[in-house]
Amino acid sequence: MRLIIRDNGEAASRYAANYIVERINIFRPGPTNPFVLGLPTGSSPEIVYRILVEKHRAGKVSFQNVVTFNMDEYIGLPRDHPESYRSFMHKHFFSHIDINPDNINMLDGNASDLEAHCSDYEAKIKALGGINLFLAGIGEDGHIAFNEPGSSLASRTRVKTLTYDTILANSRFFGNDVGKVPKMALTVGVQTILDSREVVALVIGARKAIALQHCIEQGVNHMWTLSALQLHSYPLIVCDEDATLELQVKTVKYFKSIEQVARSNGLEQCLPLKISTSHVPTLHDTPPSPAQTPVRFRMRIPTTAESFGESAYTVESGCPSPRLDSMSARIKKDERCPSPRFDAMSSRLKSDKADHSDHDRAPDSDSLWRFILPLQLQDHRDGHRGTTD
Ligand SMILES: N[C@@H]1[C@@H](O)[C@H](O)[C@@H](COP(=O)(O)O)O[C@@H]1O
Repeated sequence: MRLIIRDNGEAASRYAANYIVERINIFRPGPTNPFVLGLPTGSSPEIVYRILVEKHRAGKVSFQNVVTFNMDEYIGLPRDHPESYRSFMHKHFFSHIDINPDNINMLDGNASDLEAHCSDYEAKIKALGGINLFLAGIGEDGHIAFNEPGSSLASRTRVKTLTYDTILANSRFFGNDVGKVPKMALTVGVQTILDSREVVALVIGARKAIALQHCIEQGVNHMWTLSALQLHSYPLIVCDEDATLELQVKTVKYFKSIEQVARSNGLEQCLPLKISTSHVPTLHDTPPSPAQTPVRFRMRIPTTAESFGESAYTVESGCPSPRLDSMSARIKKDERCPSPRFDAMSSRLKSDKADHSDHDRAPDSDSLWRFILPLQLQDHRDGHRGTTD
């Protein structure tokens, strides 16, 4: 799992947008070899779309040979309803870029046969060789696309009933009227997303903090479907500081340090190998020579001295791991702390009873402790290494 943390939503969105642009450009898509991009809706990706449009206008990226598949759509909402995901995508993205309209794929919540429509959607993704990169959005309850809590982690594109939490959260787009929010939706499945070669999930804002915590610090769980990303080979979560509020400080520090260490060693991003949708590499292929490999993919292995500082550790046969002597070898014999000796309770009680013989009563717990503790301390002072009973 890679977690990229930025100060605010704008910076996190910029990272995600740059990442997508870079992936498309490195792929060098063509008419017979399109880049297949999965896309979300919601308020979180709005800034990503704005930045992608800016980059397109600046000539930094073209979507001519990009095929898109959207994650989800409400059932029963008219296509041209301002809150349909189709309207959202045209308003924020498609109408501002050079994408071929035939390359836009969106689920149709008004299809006459919803189930057949979902199977066709899956078949079309497969026919194109799969999705190269799925940009994903999540809900406050940790759903990815519309895979609500309890969704099968092996699910595929299908009809889904929305939870009350999601209906309530999305009512802000429907004049805060829960009654106007559709109760059902079509969504790609968790497995559809996991089948993509890369997943980039955008998690923005404090209201997503609990979901992020479940995804990063807890186990894979169908009640937090985002957590299924733990099973993916190249999951990347890009979030803002607010979304990290429920994470442990050490978790945040660790993920930040991964990025810093990589950058200080010239590894800005550790990207998976380029995979072409028209040709899946086989063992019989001639491996590319280092000169043919794009510079960004070349990994310089940091030297031991750079990583750890030569004086701190002994290095053997080029292994950067520190050599650790056994604990017993490092502690001198006379510094070793003897284990405390515990006498049998029966023998202590006997002598305690003797001490209290003139009182003719059982010792209370206070006097027992007063008796036992000095005995142990005395053992230490004498350097006596007794055994336990
Ligand atoms: N089905 C969509 C999700 O695909 C989206 O990720 C989520 C987040 O929306 P927002 O970014 O507005 O919080 O909203 C809906 O529930």
